[in-house]
Amino acid sequence: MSIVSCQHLDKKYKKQYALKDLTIELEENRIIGLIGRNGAGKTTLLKTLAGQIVPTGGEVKVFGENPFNNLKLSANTIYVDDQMQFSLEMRIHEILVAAEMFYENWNRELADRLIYYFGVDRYDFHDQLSKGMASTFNAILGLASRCPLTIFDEPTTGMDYSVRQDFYRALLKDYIAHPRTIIVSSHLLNELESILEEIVLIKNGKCILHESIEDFKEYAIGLSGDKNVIQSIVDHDVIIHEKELSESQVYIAVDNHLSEKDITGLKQQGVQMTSVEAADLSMFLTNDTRGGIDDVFKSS
Ligand SMILES: Nc1ncnc2c1ncn2[C@@H]1O[C@H](COP(=O)(O)OP(=O)(O)OP(=O)(O)O)[C@@H](O)[C@H]1O
Repeated sequence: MSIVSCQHLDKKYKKQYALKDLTIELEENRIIGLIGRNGAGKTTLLKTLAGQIVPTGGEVKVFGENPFNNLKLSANTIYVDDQMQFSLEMRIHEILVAAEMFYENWNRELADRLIYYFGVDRYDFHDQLSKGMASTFNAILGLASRCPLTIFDEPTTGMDYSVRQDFYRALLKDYIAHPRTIIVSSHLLNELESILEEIVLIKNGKCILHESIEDFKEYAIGLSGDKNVIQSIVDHDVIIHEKELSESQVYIAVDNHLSEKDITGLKQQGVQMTSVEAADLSMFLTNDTRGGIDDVFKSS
């Protein structure tokens, strides 16, 4: 069943589109990675799904309803980011009590165990927590709420490496025991990749790709070898990324639709073929240029 449906969604701020004609359907009980560069529109999309932003055009449905100012949905949706704000008078243990009253599927035991494991002081005020500890606490709220739609927008900001690893592991373990739809946004895929079932790439406010993580890993192929050989065989349109290795040698990533004839031709002429790491591929596809930073240093 589709629990998120966006049709031709636009969000415009003055002259700038944060979302532009974005269409996407998300099925229930998946872990989905939303990947895009700075300013791609991730937060705008996620806040729209959480009912915090009204789109300028198009249609958004969450559990079949318009999410904006929708009380029923807000008890079943949690949006976690590093800007979460709580009353300045509330200590951590009081926030946990309030969360338990609000979220239907709240699990107190999970919250308590995670609070203990990560060493969050229950008597601290939220705004006194360090940046990493605040992110950890917010992530705990997201996990313990067990909302049917759980949204983590860059949840690991400020967390150190080991906390990030623990958080992703906790997320996966709890998801396996209690499946729900979890969307996690990030600039980078590498740390997230192992827990994802689907990936959505967003660029300039548009969804440019939505695939299962397995298909995504097969999406492209890397070719390294003689520039002239590769250029004579590979159609320019299928090139996703291009990097000069030396004056005559080049590495390119192409989408995986080369014909058998082309593959044979490339191999015969000494071109090396390698798989493309999912994290690299997501970066290539969301970059504005095919060469990345190297393009800046190319002589014109
Ligand atoms: N309240 C706002 N007023 C004006 N422009 C905005 C507003 N919110 C977002 N934008 C613009 O919309 C675009 C998308 O922003 P958004 O925060 O959704 O991107 P993002 O992918 O989450 O970026 P980041 O990874 O840097 O957090 C950006 O160009 C941003 O400047």
